[in-house]
Parts: sequence; structure tokens; C-alpha cells
Amino acid sequence: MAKEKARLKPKSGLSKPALSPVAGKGHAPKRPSNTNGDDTAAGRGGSGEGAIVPQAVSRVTSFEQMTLREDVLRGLFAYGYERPSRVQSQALPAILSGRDVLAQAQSGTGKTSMTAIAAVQAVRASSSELQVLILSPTRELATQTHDVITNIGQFVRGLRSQCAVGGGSGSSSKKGQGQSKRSVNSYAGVQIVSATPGRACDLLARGTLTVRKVRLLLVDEADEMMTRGLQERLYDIYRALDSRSQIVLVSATMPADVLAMTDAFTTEPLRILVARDALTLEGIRQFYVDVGTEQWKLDALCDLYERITVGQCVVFVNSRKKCEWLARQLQALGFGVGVLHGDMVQRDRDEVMRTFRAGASRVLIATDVCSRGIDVQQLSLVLNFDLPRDPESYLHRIGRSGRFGRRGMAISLVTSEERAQLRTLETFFSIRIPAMPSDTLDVL
Ligand SMILES: Nc1ncnc2c1ncn2[C@@H]1O[C@H](COP(=O)(O)OP(=O)(O)OP(=O)(O)O)[C@@H](O)[C@H]1O
Repeated sequence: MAKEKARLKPKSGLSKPALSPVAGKGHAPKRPSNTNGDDTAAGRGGSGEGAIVPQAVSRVTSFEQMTLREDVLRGLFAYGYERPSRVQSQALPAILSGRDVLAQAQSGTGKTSMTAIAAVQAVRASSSELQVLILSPTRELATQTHDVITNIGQFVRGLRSQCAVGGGSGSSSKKGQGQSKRSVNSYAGVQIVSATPGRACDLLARGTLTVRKVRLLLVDEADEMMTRGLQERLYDIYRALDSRSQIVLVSATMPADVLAMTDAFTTEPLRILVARDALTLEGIRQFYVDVGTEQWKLDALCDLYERITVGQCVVFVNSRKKCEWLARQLQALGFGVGVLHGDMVQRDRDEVMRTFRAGASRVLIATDVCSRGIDVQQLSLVLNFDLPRDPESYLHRIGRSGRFGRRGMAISLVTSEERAQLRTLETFFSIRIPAMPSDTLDVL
């Protein structure tokens, strides 16, 4: 297996990556991880099945027992983190020891925060080189991670962290380009960068960002980053790294095909995986409302909207067009809503997130740009106006509520035709999603 991988590895670090799990990093191939059970935590191969034999992973149950610096510990405690969550207690010691790690855990259990802790700890304040790169699939998540780093690193003297996300209505817009130029020199002396892959590649190509001294690459929402349009960019960044740099991949979902790909990025990683039927959180109650046909969804939503009295809510739709349409309908009916989708200019996206996080707006209509990683603690209700296209997205969407042990609720509006899709979700996660009882919202 190792031989075959070496043979398939592109010869030079500069050659184009193969879009398969065979590309090597820098000038050295990654050794395949041990998939016969060593180091593997509970699970049946992540969201996939079968491949991984369950085995216990040791846990360090207090931050003080980890090899964290005093200034990092102070930051953690000041930020309100008293003890590590389960995934933190399993994965963080390995990350701190310099080992590659693949960590899967339920949504809202502290994975992103763990990457922030690891990033702050990894920095040598005496060096002004870029040492840690964190990649996230959306600008909002990259920004959020940067904010957590700033908080946790508040006592680390000389720490310089920066967020690198595209601007304007897309990377090709004039506005976006203008913003890029303005920020050209702002990465000098920065030790941690939290970026989207597109922006990171752009900065690398311009020579604004140099990653040769990066010792730690943290990839949040790793499965998303290894699929769709992001995969190639991730490879490009990865291949620019020094071959000795440490790689950490985290996500709540890890489909089997993506799990197989992680071998190309990691060397004998500690793999912490969760079986599919253990991925949904008990604290998030899930229901569906049978609306019959699509045209009744709006009425059903208005009815729910009037009854939501506590907390905040995200309404997910499947397209940008539908997002705008739904917001217009609700606004015309006098309901105040925020809107978030990927076609909006960055300034508007920032403003929408800012007001939503501050609690100034209670209902957000969003596409899946908001489904992963976004952490708003008062968000207690997720509404699927459209059912998501894949089971992983369902899990990420509902995980916007019920953060870190809080209670949450997820309600899906389904037409008669969509009932089969709902059943597929139930089978996939081994759960039952019952019809919503009439008094449900009162308990939110
Ligand atoms: N050890 C801790 N103690 C207290 N709160 C924590 C701790 N770790 C994380 N949190 C908080 O829990 C919430 C969820 O954390 P985080 O966003 O890191 O979860 P996640 O697993 O990355 O979620 P997702 O799967 O949605 O990306 C955040 O508000 C975070 O500040």
C-alpha cells in the first residue's frame, strides 16, 4: 500500500495535484494511516461504515493536565472554558504532541475551538513568520475562528493573528480586487492566519502569504474542504507546505469516500471517528411538519414565525434565489428577517452576521453558506424550508442549534413528495423524526 502510494505521488511539489487520495505533500509522501484499528476511537468509520475497527482513545480531562502554556490556559479560562469537551480531551493532547489528527465529533462540541487552542499554543511568539494556517470553507466561519483565536490568545504577548477572506460579491468582483490590493502587506509579521481556501490560494499566488514556515495546518469542516470546488485549492495549499508540517482535520461528518482521501494528507494520524447513528445530538429535538404541497410552506412558516417567542432561528433554503424570494415574502407580510447567501457582497454578509450574532435580528433566512460551523449560542431553532440535498448538510444545519449541550430544535417543512427524503434521513442516521405536536414551540 505504502509502495503504491509512493509510486503514484507526483514527483515535484509544484506539479498539479491528482484529485484522488494519492497526492503527496511537499517533497515527501504521506505514509498511509493505520486503518486496522490502532488509535481509532469509537465508531464504524465515521459517517461511512465498516472500515475502521473501534478502539478506545485515551482522554486528558483537564486543560491543566495538557501541555498548554500558562498564557494559553489563562486565555481559555478567561474565555469561559473550564474543562475540555470529549473531543478536545481526546484530540488536543495528540495535536499538542505534534501528531497528525483526524477528529470527528458531533456538531457544537468544540472542534473549531480546539483548532483555535492548538493554533495559539503552536505559535512561537519570538518568530514573526506565519506558523499556523487554519482553513475553513466559508468567510463567516474563517472570521469566527479568528475571533476565537483573538480571545483565547489575549494573554499571549506578541501574538499576531489575522483573518484572510475574500471581499465584495465574489473574488472576481472589482470591489473584491480593490480590497485585496489594500490588504497586500497586512500579513507581514502575522503568525496565524484563518482563511478560506480561495483567499489563501490567492495570497499564495501573489506571494503575499508564505507558508514554507507553517508548522501546523488545521482544516475545519474537512469533508467539505475535500469535495466540490474546494478540493483542488486545498491540495495546492497543502503542497506548498513543508513536508514536516503537522496536519489536523476536523469535521462533524466524514463520509467514507472522503475518509479514504484523508490518507493523502496525513501521516499515521490519530483518528477519532463517530458512527453515523451517534452523530445526531439528543439535545436537538427533531420534527417535521407535513405541508402537503410546496405552496403551503410559506403559510406554515408564517404560522411558526408568529409562535416563536424565544431565542433565534435560522430558516434554511436550497438556493440563493429562494433565499431572496422567501425574505421578500416575509418582509412583505411585515416579518423582520435577515438574509444570508453567497451572492451577497461581503460587507452586507458581515452586517447580517453581526446583527444576528448580537441578537438584533431574530430570524435569518440562509442557504447552506450558514450551515457549517457558525456558532450563535442563542440560536435554538433551525427550520428547513427546503430539505437539504444530502444527509451531511441536514446534520450540519440542525447543529446550528443545541450548541455545546444546549437544547435545540429542528423542524423540517415537507411536502408529500418529500416524505421519502425525510425517511432517507431517518434511515441514514438511525433516528425517528416525528410529526411536530401542536404545543412544541411553547417549550423552546
Ligand atoms: N471547553 C469548552 N468549554 C466551554 N465552552 C466551549 C468549550 N469548547 C467549545 N465551547 C463553546 O461551544 C460552542 C461550540 O464550539 P465549536 O464551534 O468549537 O463547536 P464545533 O464542534 O466546531 O461545531 P460545528 O460542528 O458546528 O462546527 C462555542 O460557543 C464554543 O465557544
